[in-house]
Amino acid sequence: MRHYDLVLLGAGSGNMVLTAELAHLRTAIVEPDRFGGTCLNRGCIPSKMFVVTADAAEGAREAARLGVHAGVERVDWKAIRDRIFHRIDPLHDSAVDYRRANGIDVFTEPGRFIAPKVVLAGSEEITADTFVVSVGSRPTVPDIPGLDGVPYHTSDTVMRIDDLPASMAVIGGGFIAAEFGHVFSSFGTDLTIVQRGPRLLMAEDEQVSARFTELVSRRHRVLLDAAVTSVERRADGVALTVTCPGGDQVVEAETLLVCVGRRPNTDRLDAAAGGLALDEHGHIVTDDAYRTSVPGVWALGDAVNHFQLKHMANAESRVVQHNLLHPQDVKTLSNRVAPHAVFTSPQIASVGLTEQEARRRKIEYLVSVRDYADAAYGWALEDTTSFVKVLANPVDRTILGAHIIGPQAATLIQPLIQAMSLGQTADQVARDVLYIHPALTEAVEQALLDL
Ligand SMILES: Cc1cc2nc3c(=O)[nH]c(=O)nc-3n(C[C@H](O)[C@H](O)[C@H](O)COP(=O)(O)OP(=O)(O)OC[C@H]3O[C@@H](n4cnc5c(N)ncnc54)[C@H](O)[C@@H]3O)c2cc1C
Ligand SMILES: NC(=O)c1ccc[n+]([C@@H]2O[C@H](COP(=O)([O-])OP(=O)(O)OC[C@H]3O[C@@H](n4cnc5c(N)ncnc54)[C@H](O)[C@@H]3O)[C@@H](O)[C@H]2O)c1
Repeated sequence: MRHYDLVLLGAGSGNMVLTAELAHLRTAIVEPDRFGGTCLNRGCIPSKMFVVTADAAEGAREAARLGVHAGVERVDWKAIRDRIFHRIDPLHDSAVDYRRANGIDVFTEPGRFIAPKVVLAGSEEITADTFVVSVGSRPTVPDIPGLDGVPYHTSDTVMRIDDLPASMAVIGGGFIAAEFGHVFSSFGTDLTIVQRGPRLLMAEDEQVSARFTELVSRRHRVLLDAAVTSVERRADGVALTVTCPGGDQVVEAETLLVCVGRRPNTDRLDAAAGGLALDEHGHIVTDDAYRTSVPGVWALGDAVNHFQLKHMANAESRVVQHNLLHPQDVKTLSNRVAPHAVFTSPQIASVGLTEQEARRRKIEYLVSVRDYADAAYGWALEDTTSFVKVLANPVDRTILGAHIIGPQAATLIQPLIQAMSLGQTADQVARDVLYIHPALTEAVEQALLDL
């Protein structure tokens, strides 16, 4: 049995804990798959490389609106796929080589706790004074009759398929349905989205979610309040039987994408055998400093939290790194403002309280909504559907939440995230800084001035 000072379980965000300050420790990394984890290999990075490509196709198709008569002659799926993964795939080998060259043992089989602070890495038992558990999450597969008998994709596989499908059915109506729906439909795939709830992107502010659902429904088939009751194989793909408010429908498609959420990988790690307390969703329970129920075992990322976002996992890895170095001065995540963006069309970005959440929690609020069309750049875009929405505290006028749907939403929201993080009031952000004219940020300025 080998003993280490530090063992990292999972080399996604956990790998970032290991900076030069910890180089003196005898360390092992257990990673059965690819260094970089979900984000680099099958998540944020490749999906956004596809999204940017899809934006180009969509831009060409829509240019006629502005009087530029372009079009999409051909989408070379294989060339796009290979361009993306030829950049990503070599990074794994170089990351492993780098770690090994620096004296770190890399185990390439899955780790599994067999007792508190004892892990079976493949067939070898290892122990450590300190563990950092960051084993991430994986796609949930719903229990639908027939699904296990048909070929289907999840986000893990759909970006590497050989040919662009003529048609695709998507089960789910969240982040991945929105982003991959944009990618495949922009490339010319005929899309049907089957969503259990009454709108797409149900977790967004209801006004944003309603606008997005309306816009997507104009472009392709969207079945809402829909339950897939069975799936069967057809000669040229799959057929889904879907129960909708209007009655049963059959959806036929060449390819099926399943994206109904993700679950933490703590079952495969046998976190319970390691003595780690889990919540009802299988997430590892930690305190605010990311200490688990076992002294010396820390945990972060998708295995821990409900955000399932890379910037949150990154922030947590920085906190854990600090805490390993400074056990007498542990930090917590100082800033609990957790923004996100959905890189779809139109883009969506959000931070803080939604209007429905404010009502549910009986929180008093001021709200303002400004259309992009009210700002000069919105005119230039000939935009008719995008808006900025801001919620503020009526007493101290701090910003409670912000929600944007439209071009560049993920970038436009950043000053509002900053204001919330720094406790600035809507008036300070609106009046104490200059907004570049005629940038789209003027829509943000106008929404703030309206409060
Ligand atoms: C399609 C898609 C797009 C996304 N886009 C975005 C985005 O645009 N922005 C954003 O913020 N977030 C995005 N996310 C979410 C983001 O990828 C995750 O929040 C992030 O990767 C979580 O990091 P992590 O280190 O916790 O887990 P992971 O990155 O999943 O890393 C966990 C690692 O642990 C390893 N592991 C698993 N089991 C074991 C075991 N038993 N022993 C040892 N190692 C193990 C895994 O192989 C993996 O490498 C996206 C996710 C998906 C699926
Ligand atoms: N831009 C980003 O930050 C980004 C992009 C992609 C993924 N992610 C992360 O990955 C996670 C997983 O994404 P996701 O889209 O799989 O999950 P999600 O939680 O975003 O959405 C799942 C959707 O599926 C629906 N659903 C659940 N069961 C269903 C069923 N049986 N039939 C039909 N619909 C059903 C739900 O109503 C929900 O709308 C996200 O929560 C997010 O944290 C982030």
